[in-house]
Amino acid sequence: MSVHIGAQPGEIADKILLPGDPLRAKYIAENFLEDVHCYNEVRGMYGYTGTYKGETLSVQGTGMGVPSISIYVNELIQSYDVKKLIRVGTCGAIQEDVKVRDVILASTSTTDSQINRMVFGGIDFAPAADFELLKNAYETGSEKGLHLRVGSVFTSDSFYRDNGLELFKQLAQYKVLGVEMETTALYTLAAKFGRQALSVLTVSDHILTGEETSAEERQTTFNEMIEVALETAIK
Ligand SMILES: O=P(O)(O)O[C@H]1O[C@H](CO)[C@@H](O)[C@H]1O
Ligand SMILES: O=c1cc[nH]c(=O)[nH]1
Repeated sequence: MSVHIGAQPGEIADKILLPGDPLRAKYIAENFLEDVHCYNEVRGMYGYTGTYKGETLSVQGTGMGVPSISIYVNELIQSYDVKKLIRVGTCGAIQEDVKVRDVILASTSTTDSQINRMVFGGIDFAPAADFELLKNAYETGSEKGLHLRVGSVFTSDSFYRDNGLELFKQLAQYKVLGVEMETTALYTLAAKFGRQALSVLTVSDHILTGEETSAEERQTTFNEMIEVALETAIK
């Protein structure tokens, strides 16, 4: 057991999907994995291990934001030796040609989190996706006929932000595709510990147009993203 994960050693696979929403973890386990068991209920942050196409694989909720995902990724790596970590998250679109329900592969992330500046003494570390995972996810999605977007995302410390539109428009001008809250932490910790990481994100809402999906859809659908992540994990 680690501080926040109640699994025994060996109960978590070396490849894992990481949704922010623990109920999305439950949905993935119940609808995509076989021979599943729940290894974690601590804080309601469900974690499951099962098989996908015969390969053992886990799925673990991470909660929202850099501090929360950092706790889970640190413990998954340091206490359970997880090697391949794929976030399956949602994001808000800030480009006009990025549509609700599009799937984004985050090649890198920009952030307003201070977490790396504290570590690197004020230097801006540039977190990056693992290239092999990114390439495999792109190929898998393309084979499925998906129009995947690849590019940078903004990992924000705030979901609610005063005068956010101005910032989002500026980030859009600099080619940032969407806004979410965890990728910087995932990529930075993967780099620190020599692990592979990728964020696969479904656009749940459009910040410029106001179009959005329901909470239920965010919890229990987005199957294209889940399939791309599962196939990438076992490739
Ligand atoms: O749907 P998840 O994976 O939680 O991701 C996004 O949704 C949450 C905000 O609603 C943040 O965690 C953000 O990154
Ligand atoms: O962090 C997030 C996630 C989805 N949509 C947003 O606008 N922000």
